[in-house]
Amino acid sequence: MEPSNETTVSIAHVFKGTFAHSTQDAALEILENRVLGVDNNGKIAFLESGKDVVSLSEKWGFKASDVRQLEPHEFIMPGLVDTHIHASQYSYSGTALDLPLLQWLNTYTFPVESQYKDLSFAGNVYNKVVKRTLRNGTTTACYFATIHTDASLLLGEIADRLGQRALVGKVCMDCNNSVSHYKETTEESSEETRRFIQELLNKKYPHVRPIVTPRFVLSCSSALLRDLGDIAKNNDLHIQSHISENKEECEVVKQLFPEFKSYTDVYLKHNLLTNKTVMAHGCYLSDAELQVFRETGASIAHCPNSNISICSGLLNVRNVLNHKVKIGLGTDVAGGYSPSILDAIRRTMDTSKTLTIQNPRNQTLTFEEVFRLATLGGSQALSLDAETGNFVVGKDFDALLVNVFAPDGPMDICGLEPPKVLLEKFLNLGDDRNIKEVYVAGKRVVPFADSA
Ligand SMILES: O=c1[nH]c(=O)c2nc[nH]c2[nH]1
Ligand SMILES: [Zn+2]
Repeated sequence: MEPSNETTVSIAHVFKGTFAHSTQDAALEILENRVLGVDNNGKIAFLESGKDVVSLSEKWGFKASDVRQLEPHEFIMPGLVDTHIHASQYSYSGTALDLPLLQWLNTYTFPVESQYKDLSFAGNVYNKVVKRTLRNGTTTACYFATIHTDASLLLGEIADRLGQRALVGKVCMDCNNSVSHYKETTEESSEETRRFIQELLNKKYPHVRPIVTPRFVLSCSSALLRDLGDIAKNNDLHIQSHISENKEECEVVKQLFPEFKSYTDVYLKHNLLTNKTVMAHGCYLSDAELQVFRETGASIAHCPNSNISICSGLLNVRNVLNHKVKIGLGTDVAGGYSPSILDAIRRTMDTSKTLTIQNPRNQTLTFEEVFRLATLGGSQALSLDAETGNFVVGKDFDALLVNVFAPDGPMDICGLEPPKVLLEKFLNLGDDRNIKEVYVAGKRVVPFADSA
């Protein structure tokens, strides 16, 4: 399309039809007969009434034939945000779910992760996990890699090449009593973290950034936690880790760090809780600890599949929301067996309903609230909501074009359904067959390019 005379920005895509997204005020806003324009920088240029398409085309310089008209059973929604996924554990996803956390790490996780020293092994799995998550609508992923710097850089390169927005963490751990070859010295871990950050930033990938990643308190010495807190602070970086996932883990943390008020206090005192921190799980956080999350702006990645699959616990999301703590959804592959955030949506509903069964005073989450957690909530949890998460003019266009009745898909047409019903059906019954196209920053990334 030609740039208009009135503006230096040109329009790359125009969609007309139904849009569903969340705002701070509304868990679900359905916008029917709207027209949305995406500019050549991948940003949302306008979102207006469909009646205004002629005046918009004059203003922005696109032709009527450039407008993509959606079908009645299609809609566009924001891309899904996975706030916590171990790219390196994808190879054994769907298996190894018979042990609780600490034994699971020692038996399955550490031996597999230690293999990522081999770059060809790493490249093969990392290509697959980025493609699989993109196909399932994950436009933003917050990844744990392994302790290996070069393999972690490779994950960043692959996410960039395939067009996924990503935070990538080289895992840090200087304590490991069970698989002793899978750890670093304190100095190595800090030095390699500095190298990882520098080299990833030097690549100048537009949508892939480093995230400082102490594995969890039990894998890191106090000296390493302090170094990592300093590195994050000095470079204004994101931070991710795990917290209060399993009762045995919480007990061991208490024994090892008796001088700290709580698990949260250990991270707080090592400068690891900031408004760019995301902590996975948090099943056993007290109200006082949630208050610390609120005060620091740190967020929680709710990983319900993993919480149930390795019998860790049930996070009360309603209580987290009542404390006004930022929260998004995570697959936590491979403690969670599914790479799809649609699955995380369903497990979030199941967990919420289980808590209501246990205590009817627990107010069940609505599907609209969980839709928000999976989109805008995730972007807020990762402090990326200035760029992505919903359809606000000026944000990047990260979106899914959903066809609820895709041929050979999992749902059947039984009548003309309103858009809210179509969305609910997709969230509960849909899969990648319904995700016809995926966009990240205005670029179509699914279906994959032939070269992918
Ligand atoms: O679910 C989890 N997966 C992990 O890899 C991990 N490491 C520490 N704590 C963890 N929890
Ligand atoms: Zn995890």
